[in-house]
Amino acid sequence: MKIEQQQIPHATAKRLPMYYRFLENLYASGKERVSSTELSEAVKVDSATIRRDFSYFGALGKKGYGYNVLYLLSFFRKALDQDELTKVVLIGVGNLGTALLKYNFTKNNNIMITSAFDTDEAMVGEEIGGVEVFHLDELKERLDDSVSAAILAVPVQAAQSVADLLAETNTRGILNFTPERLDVPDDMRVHHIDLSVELQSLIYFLKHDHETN
Ligand SMILES: NC(=O)c1ccc[n+]([C@@H]2O[C@H](COP(=O)([O-])OP(=O)(O)OC[C@H]3O[C@@H](n4cnc5c(N)ncnc54)[C@H](O)[C@@H]3O)[C@@H](O)[C@H]2O)c1
Repeated sequence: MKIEQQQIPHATAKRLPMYYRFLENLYASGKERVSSTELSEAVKVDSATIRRDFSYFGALGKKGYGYNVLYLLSFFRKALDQDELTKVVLIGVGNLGTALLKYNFTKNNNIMITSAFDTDEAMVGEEIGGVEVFHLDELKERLDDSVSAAILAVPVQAAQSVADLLAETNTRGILNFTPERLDVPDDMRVHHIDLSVELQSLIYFLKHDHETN
């Protein structure tokens, strides 16, 4: 069955990596099937949402049986392109960048930071988490078609100029950790990660849960 990514709602697509990781763990522990209730408890998503999400993959769990773990994994692997290695680069090897390089998606065999860039000469030539740091001046020549996205961890003042530089490469995706709202061409996609927004939202829900309990 061919999976049309366009037909998967954005909210569903965002949950896929979480489902995938949990199912991989289940499979590794020898479990062959799983119910939506079990999944729901593990990933903290209500079971009706899980059933709806899975229905986009033509995976309709059987009553009293649940879902076949291997079957789901094979669908998700295709949807997430887990069969292919996704290469990303990191720009800005400071506090955050260094932590990301050391982490380097070790729990996910299919995503890898392959090179890093910084303007600080002292960083150039260093190897962190097995990844070499190059000067930003080399970005254009070192970014080939195989690189899917760039992680941006530079100071806010440098963010737009680095995004402009990236727009001139083949890379069409930026995972932006800086607070800067980036201006990019229409064919580029920016995902913004703002820890304070996430934390504020958590605190809002904690307060809200408390009020309703
Ligand atoms: N540290 C955190 O926990 C954290 C959390 C969330 C977001 N952020 C954001 O991430 C960004 C980085 O934070 P940090 O704490 O790692 O900062 P940092 O100052 O420790 O590191 C920034 C790095 O970027 C490099 N740099 C500067 N200009 C550059 C350019 N034009 N091209 C390439 N590299 C350049 C610097 O040499 C330095 O190594 C900031 O925008 C910050 O707001 C940081």
